[in-house]
Amino acid sequence: MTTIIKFTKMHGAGNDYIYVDTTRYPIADPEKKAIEWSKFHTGIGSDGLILIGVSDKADFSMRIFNADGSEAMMCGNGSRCVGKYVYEYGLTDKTEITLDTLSGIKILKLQVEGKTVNTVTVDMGSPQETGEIDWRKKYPFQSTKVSMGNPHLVTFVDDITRINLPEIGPELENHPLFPDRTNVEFAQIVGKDTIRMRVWERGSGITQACGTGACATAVAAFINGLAGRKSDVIMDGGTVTIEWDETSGHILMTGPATKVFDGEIVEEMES
Ligand SMILES: N[C@H](CCC[C@H](N)C(=O)O)C(=O)O
Repeated sequence: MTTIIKFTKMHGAGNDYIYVDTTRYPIADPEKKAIEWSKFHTGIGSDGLILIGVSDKADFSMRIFNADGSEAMMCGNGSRCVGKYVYEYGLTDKTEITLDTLSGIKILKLQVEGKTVNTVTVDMGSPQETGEIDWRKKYPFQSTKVSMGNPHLVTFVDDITRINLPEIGPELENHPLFPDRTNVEFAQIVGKDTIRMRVWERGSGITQACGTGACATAVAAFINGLAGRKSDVIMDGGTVTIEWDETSGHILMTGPATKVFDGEIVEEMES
């Protein structure tokens, strides 16, 4: 017996996920499916799997699974795409949406042109747990830990092109200092309130962009006196604007959300 699961491939600044509306297509084993469907040669190919669902505390819920099947507390780029999805697929006509995530309720403001959502602003809440790490002789730099609900390690360097991310990314992701592992960002100040950032994501490796990582990078830049409260973070796949609101203490992230294609998976059901 087979069952069909419809999905939509979307990306936020090139950070691409498979999106499934679980109110219509429930997914029993998301960890396993995230691994299987994220594979580029034998699956759909993506940075992971995002499940859109209902919530008794918000308009919708979002669960995010990395390509290695690990579930994360939050996904910035994914939350913008969820906002786009629920509006464009007619699940809501609201342009201000609340989203229930493992790191709390996020508020999404959709910028709509006609019937299309091109950019979204997400209130990401307040950053937590910041702190400096001096690697001493181990590495020639120091880093800043920032949590956006999920863990980030941000390191500023003079020349980001000299960073061997495939080598140092997994080393830092899995460092014993981080019992839950960490996302790893390297950043370079390239202009006033303009930051170039590359990311090795926990559970997915190098991605084109990381929304929570861009927030963490902007927070670390402000804490270290390298940028103001509002900065543009330029990543491999695109740019997001981050503002650390002085009154609320919340981080506002504004960036693109793009649909790539709709597809369907035919699953053999265990009889
Ligand atoms: N790899 C992250 C989850 C995805 C976050 C990222 N894609 C974003 O846009 O925030 C983690 O394990 O915490």
